[in-house]
Amino acid sequence: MNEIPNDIRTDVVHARFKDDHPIVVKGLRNAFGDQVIHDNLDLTVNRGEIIGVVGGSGTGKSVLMRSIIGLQIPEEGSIDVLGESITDAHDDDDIDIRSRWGVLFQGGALFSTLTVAENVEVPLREFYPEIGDQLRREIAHYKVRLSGLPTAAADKYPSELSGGMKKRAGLARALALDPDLLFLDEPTAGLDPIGAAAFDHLTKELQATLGLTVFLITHDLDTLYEICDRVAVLADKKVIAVGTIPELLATDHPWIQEYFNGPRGRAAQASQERGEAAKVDKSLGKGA
Ligand SMILES: Nc1ncnc2c1ncn2[C@@H]1O[C@H](COP(=O)(O)OP(=O)(O)OP(=O)(O)O)[C@@H](O)[C@H]1O
Repeated sequence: MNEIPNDIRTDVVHARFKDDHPIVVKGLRNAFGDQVIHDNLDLTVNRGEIIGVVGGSGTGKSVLMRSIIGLQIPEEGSIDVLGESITDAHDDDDIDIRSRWGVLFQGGALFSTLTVAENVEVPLREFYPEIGDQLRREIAHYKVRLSGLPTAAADKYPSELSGGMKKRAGLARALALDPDLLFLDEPTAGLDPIGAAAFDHLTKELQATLGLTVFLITHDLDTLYEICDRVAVLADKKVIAVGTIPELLATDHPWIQEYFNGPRGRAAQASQERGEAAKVDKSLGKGA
């Protein structure tokens, strides 16, 4: 399993956002022409949580994430991130908290002509041009290792990496600036089940170790069960429910019921229960 190496484990060294809600979205409306994606959408994210964002294809999960990070200007509503208004900003250069979040886009969005380490250096160059070449390289290599990649991967180009390694490289870049907030857009899509579970484990460990708040878009039920503290469900152009999975299961919305109680939902739940039982057995000294 890809543990964070002990020698680079770190305590949270810089002051974290003190408020309890690093993301607050109110009355959000997004539309493309006649197609309304969000209408009067509200969402409040708690500090330090991993919040899973689910919904059918095309319900606007990525558009919501893009709105929160200032890449999509909404028609209506307000978005506050880490206490600053995103919706009052005139363009994304105006958002001086951009250095306090990291984003892993679908597919990684790595620069193909740069090595992994050079990709990680991009945000460092942009936000901290005063950092010298040697230190910048060292920070990039540290982030590569923090993301569970072998040191040798730092000098490889994206085309030389497997899908799982590309995700980790994208994660390394997202962590480049020691963010408070991490946005992950379908991080386990396209990974085999073992790779997906390893990525989940890494996400959870980084969240706990670095004190991150994680906004995680996913279709992966195992991810929801394994690592998400709460889940926000997008449907009908809104967040129709947000809560723990047991709380969501207690609602009677048909989409939620079908999603979590369908065959895949039940399999993910059974798998999580087996995992919990194994942990209890282990702590009691039972089993192999
Ligand atoms: N720049 C754009 N211009 C026009 N339409 C867009 C644009 N970006 C997104 N859309 C539309 O908005 C809708 C929501 O897209 P979005 O990518 O947020 O969905 P999603 O919930 O993330 O879907 P999936 O789970 O399939 O990734 C889709 O119908 C998409 O075609």
